[in-house]
Amino acid sequence: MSIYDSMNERQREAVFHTEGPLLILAGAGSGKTRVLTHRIAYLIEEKGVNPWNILAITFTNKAAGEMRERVDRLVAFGAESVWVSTFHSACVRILRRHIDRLGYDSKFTIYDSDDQKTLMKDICKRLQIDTKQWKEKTLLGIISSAKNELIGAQEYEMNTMGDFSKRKIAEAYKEYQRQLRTNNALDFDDLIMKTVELFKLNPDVLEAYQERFKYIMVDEYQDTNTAQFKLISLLASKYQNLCVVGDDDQSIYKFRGANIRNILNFEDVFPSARVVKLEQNYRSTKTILDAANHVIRNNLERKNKTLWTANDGGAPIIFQNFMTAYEEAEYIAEDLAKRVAAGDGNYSDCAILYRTNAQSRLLEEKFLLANIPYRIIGGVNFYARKEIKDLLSYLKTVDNARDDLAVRRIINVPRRGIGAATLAKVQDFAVENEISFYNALRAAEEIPALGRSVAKLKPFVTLIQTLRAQQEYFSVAELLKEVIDRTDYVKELEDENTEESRARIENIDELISKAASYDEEAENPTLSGFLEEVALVADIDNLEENNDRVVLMTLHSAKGLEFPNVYLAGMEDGIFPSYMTIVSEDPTDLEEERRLCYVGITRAMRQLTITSARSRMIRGETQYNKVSRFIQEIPRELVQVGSMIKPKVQELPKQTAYIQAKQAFQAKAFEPKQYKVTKADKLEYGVGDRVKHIKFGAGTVENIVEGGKDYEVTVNFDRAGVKKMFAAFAKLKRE
Ligand SMILES: Nc1ncnc2c1ncn2[C@@H]1O[C@H](COP(=O)(O)OP(=O)(O)OP(=O)(O)O)[C@@H](O)[C@H]1O
Ligand SMILES: [Mg+2]
Repeated sequence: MSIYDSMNERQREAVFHTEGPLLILAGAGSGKTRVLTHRIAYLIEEKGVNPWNILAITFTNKAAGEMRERVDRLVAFGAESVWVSTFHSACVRILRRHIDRLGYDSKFTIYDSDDQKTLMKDICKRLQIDTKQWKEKTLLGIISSAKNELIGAQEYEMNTMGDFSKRKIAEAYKEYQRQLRTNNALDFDDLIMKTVELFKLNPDVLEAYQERFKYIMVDEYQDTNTAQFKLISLLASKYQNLCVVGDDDQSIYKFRGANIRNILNFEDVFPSARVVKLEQNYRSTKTILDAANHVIRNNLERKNKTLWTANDGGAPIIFQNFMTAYEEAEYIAEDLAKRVAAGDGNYSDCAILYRTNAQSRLLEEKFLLANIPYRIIGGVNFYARKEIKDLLSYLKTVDNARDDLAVRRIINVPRRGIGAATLAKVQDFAVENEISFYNALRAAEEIPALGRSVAKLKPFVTLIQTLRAQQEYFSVAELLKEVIDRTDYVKELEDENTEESRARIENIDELISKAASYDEEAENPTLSGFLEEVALVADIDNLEENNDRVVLMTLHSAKGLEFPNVYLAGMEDGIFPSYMTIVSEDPTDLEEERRLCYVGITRAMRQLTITSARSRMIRGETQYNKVSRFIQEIPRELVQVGSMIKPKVQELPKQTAYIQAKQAFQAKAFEPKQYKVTKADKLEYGVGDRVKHIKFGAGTVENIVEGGKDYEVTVNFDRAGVKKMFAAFAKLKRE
C-alpha cells in the first residue's frame, strides 16, 4: 500500500498536480497541511525531483519543525535538503548570503519588539515627537504596516501630501531606518522587505534562487501579507510551480497586514492556476464541525464552502456560564483534572484557548493550586528577560559591534561608573564621524571632550576585544561562560541572594544549556548562527512535545494545531468578540473575530467546552459582560448547557498511587532544573519547620512521607490551608 492510498480523491488530485500553479482552498481540518507534506514526498519519490529544489513555507517555526518531521518520515532519502522554514527564517538565510548587495554587513542583528521600542523612544526624543500624542508603539505599528505593503520610508514621505502629522511620522520612519542601518540591524518586517528589494535590484541573485527553488509550497496562505506574496511571486515567476494552501475563513492576521486578496487574486496573478477544494474534515466530530459551520456562516465576506465529516456525532458541546472568572477558571481546572484522572486522555491532549494573554493568569493560579502541569505559550518570553537580554547583548557585541543598542545596553552592566554625560559625548562623536558607537568607544582617546573618563571606557573595550579574539577557538557555550566569568554577572546575582536573583541564575543556566545544545546540534555552529536562531524563536515554538502538560494559549497561536479536548474560555461580548470590534464602524472587524472563533472551535477533535463569566476584572475594574454573541450562533441542539449558578466545589478525586507517581514524573518534566531533591538528597526542612512557598506563602510542615521518587510533603499554609505537594515540585524554602 502506498502512502497516497490513505488520501481521498481530491487530496490525491492536489498531490499529483505537481507542475504549474495550484491553489488548495479548503476548510479547517480537511488535510491541507497533510496534502502539503505528501506532495513533497511525491515530488521526491515519484517525480524524481531533487529535494534541494523544494521550498516549503509555514507560519511558525513549530509548524516548520512538524512538517520537517512528517517529511522525514515519508521520504527515505534526502528529506533534509528540503528547505522547510518560515518566511522570516528563509529570508534570514538568503540575506546572510547576499545582503552586502544592499550595503549591509552580513552579520546584521535582528531587532525584537523591545529593541524597536528602545530605538523609537530615542528617536521621538531627538525629533521632539510628543509621545502622548504618538505612542512609540503606534508609530512602530504604522511603520510595520507600511513595510508589509512594501512602502519604504522615501515613498511614505512622498505620500504625506502636506499632512502635518503624516509628515512627522514620515520623519520618524526615515530616522528609524537610518538608525537601523547604522546599527547594521533589521527588524522583522525588514527581513521580508529587504529580501524583496534584494531580488528586485539584483536579477542575477533572483535567478539563482528561482533555479534553486523550482517547487514552492506555502501553508496558511490566507495570512500572507503583500510583501510575502511579492516575495513568493518573484521566486515562482520563472517555473510557476507554486502550490499554496489556505482557508479564507481562517484569515486572522489582518492587523499584521495579512491580505485576503492574495487568495482572491491568486488566479489573476497566476492565470493557469488549478484550484482544488477539499470538503471532508477528518479532525472533528460532527457536532463540533456543525457548530463551526453555523458560526462562520454568519460572515458575509467569504467564499461559500461546505465542510462535512464522516466522523461520529460525538459528545455534545458543553457550555457553562459562571458568576465570576474565578469560578470559570476553577471549573476548567477541575473538569480537566477529572477527565485525565478518569483516563480520558492526557494533560497534553487538552488546550485552553482565550482571546488575550492577560486571561491566562487566573487559569494559571488555579492550575498551580490543583497541581496540574501546564504550559503557557506567549506571555513573558524567556528571551525578553533582563538577564537573558544582557548576556545576549554581550554576545551580539562580540559578534557584530555595529549594533549600538546592544553595546549601550551592556556598557554599564555590571556597573563601570560610566556616566550619561560621557556616553552622550561618545555618541556625538559617533554621529559626527558616521561610525558605530562601539568604534567611537575604541577611538575614545581621540575625543578631547572626554578628559579623564577615557580610563573608564578602556576596560570595556579590552574585554570585548579579548572575547572577540577568543571567539575563534571557543564554542558558543564556552564563550557565554567566558562572558559570565569575566563580567562576574552570576557572581553578583549570587551575592544578591534573593528569590529573584536565584530565578535569574536559573534562567542563565537555561541559556547556557540552550547554547550547548546548539553547539551540539547545529551542522556548522557559529556565534551568528546561534544569535539568529534565538532571534527567530517565536512564542509558539515553546510548545514541546513529549511533555504531558495542558497548553494555555491565545486563539491566534492555536492556528494549524489540533487537540482532542479544547476549552474556549472567556466567551463574552466585550472580551470575544473584543470591545474594539463591537464598537468598530467597520463590520469586517467583527467578521475577523468570527473567523478567530471558527479557528478556535475547529481546533477541537473530540470534546469542546465553552465557558464564560458574568463578571471579570479587567485592568483593576470589574466588568459585567453578556454571553458572547458567537455562542448564540451555535444551534441549541448541539449544546449541553451547564447550570448558571456555580456548582458546589467538588473535591478532586482522591489521588491513586498511579496518579501520584505520574505527577511526580510530571513534576520532573515540569521543572527540570529544580528536580535535584531526589530521595538521595536531604530536605532542608523537617516536620514542624516553617517554610515558604512561592505561591502560597508561609506555612508549617505537618508531615513528610517518602514516596517512590520523591518526598510528599504536607504543609499547613497560613493563608492557603493544608496542601500536599511533592518536594521537588513545591520548591519549599526554609524560613
Ligand atoms: N485522508 C485522510 N485520512 C485520514 N486522516 C486524515 C486525512 N486527511 C487528513 N487527515 C487528518 O486530519 C487532521 C487534520 O489535517 P490537517 O492538519 O492537515 O488539516 P488542515 O486542513 O491543515 O487544518 P487547518 O486548517 O486547521 O490547518 C490531521 O490529524 C490529519 O492527519
Ligand atoms: Mg493546516
